[in-house]
Amino acid sequence: MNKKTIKDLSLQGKKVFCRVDFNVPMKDGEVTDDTRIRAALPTIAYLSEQGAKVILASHLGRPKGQAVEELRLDPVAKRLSDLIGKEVVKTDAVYGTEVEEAIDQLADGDLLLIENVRFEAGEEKNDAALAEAFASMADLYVNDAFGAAHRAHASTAGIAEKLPSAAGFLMEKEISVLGKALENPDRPFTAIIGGAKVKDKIGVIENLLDKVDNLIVGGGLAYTFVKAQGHEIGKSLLEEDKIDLAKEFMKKAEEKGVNFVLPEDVVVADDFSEDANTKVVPISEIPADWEALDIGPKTREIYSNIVSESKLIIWNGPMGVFELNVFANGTKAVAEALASTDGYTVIGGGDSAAAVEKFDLADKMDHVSTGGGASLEFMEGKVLPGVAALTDK
Ligand SMILES: Nc1ncnc2c1ncn2[C@@H]1O[C@H](COP(=O)(O)OP(=O)(O)O)[C@@H](O)[C@H]1O
Ligand SMILES: O=C(OP(=O)(O)O)[C@H](O)COP(=O)(O)O
Repeated sequence: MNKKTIKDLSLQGKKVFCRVDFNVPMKDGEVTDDTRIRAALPTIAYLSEQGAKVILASHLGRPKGQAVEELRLDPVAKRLSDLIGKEVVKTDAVYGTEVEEAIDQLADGDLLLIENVRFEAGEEKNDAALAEAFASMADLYVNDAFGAAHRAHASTAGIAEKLPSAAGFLMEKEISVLGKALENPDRPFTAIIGGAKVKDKIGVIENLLDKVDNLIVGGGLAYTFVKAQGHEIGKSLLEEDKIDLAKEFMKKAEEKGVNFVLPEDVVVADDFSEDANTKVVPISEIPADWEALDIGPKTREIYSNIVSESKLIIWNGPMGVFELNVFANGTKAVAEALASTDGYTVIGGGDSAAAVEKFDLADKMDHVSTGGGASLEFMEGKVLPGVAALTDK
């Protein structure tokens, strides 16, 4: 990465505005998954230990420019304080007199969390005045919010133009792991793409076709490809207007010598529910009134074997409707194959990260990205505005 990192900054006594992604799941005013908070701890602890006055900022949810009581960051401040073992001052305002006074009270090493930045309409508009308000709070800017790096917002991009700025440790790690995978992969390099919508993953599939040895497709988006192969898919997910593109991708894979892998058998159901009737059928025999909701046992084995023979595996998107236990076996088998392979495993955020958590396998992966949308855009080869805006080395 050709951007400055916090190691390049002299921090003693400086006010540092640090953008983090504390957009965490909450229920009844409690944080239910603190993965993203824990992921930012190395940066926050380092800033504090180096004697900076740390002003933390994050969004939570999508309040659309107004204060929403359930989206205040107080539970997050509390959890951060528990995890880091230090007081975290929390303001109810995003900027203005209350925040200025709180900053004036900070001693070197102290931590402050301002209110949810998306309570301000200017945040998502990357409004120059709001970016200026953020910049005026601090001497330096650090971005550790990889999960929001695909957003060009006031606290992720605008402020970076106005202060000396650098990437935090999490941002640096995410970019270097994903970047190395795409630029200089160990081979065989396998990508596993699943999830629901072809249109959301077109860019990723297209970009990966130039890089991988094996491209495994599963999940709901596989059936548009299966249809493009000439099979009937019953009531399985189909994006009719993407069939031609699916054909084009498979042709391109063949030309490039990429092994394009689709399900050979599937679990079909007569209803989208936990207690539906289900059966395993070969891919060419999906009954007209049934829907394929998971990959079958033969496919699980094929996918797992490819994983075990790969040196680098990137996974994004579940293989089936893993939220329902009867259709979770394909996703679980892939997660287990990744957990036991000697290859380097990268989980591209979102539902795949949720799945490895659900199966209690997260600590068996080499890297679980904290960004869903951000890692997808990165894998599409797009420039992330939150990274681009940082000061060059
Ligand atoms: N065969 C399938 N039919 C319908 N939905 C599926 C199928 N396989 C997976 N899904 C659904 O896809 C959803 C995830 O899709 P998507 O949002 O594209 O993935 P991600 O969040 O990983 O990017 C999950 O909720 C899952 O239930
Ligand atoms: O949770 C997030 O996105 P993700 O679920 O795609 O990783 C990020 O915090 C970005 O949030 P946003 O999609 O509301 O901009």
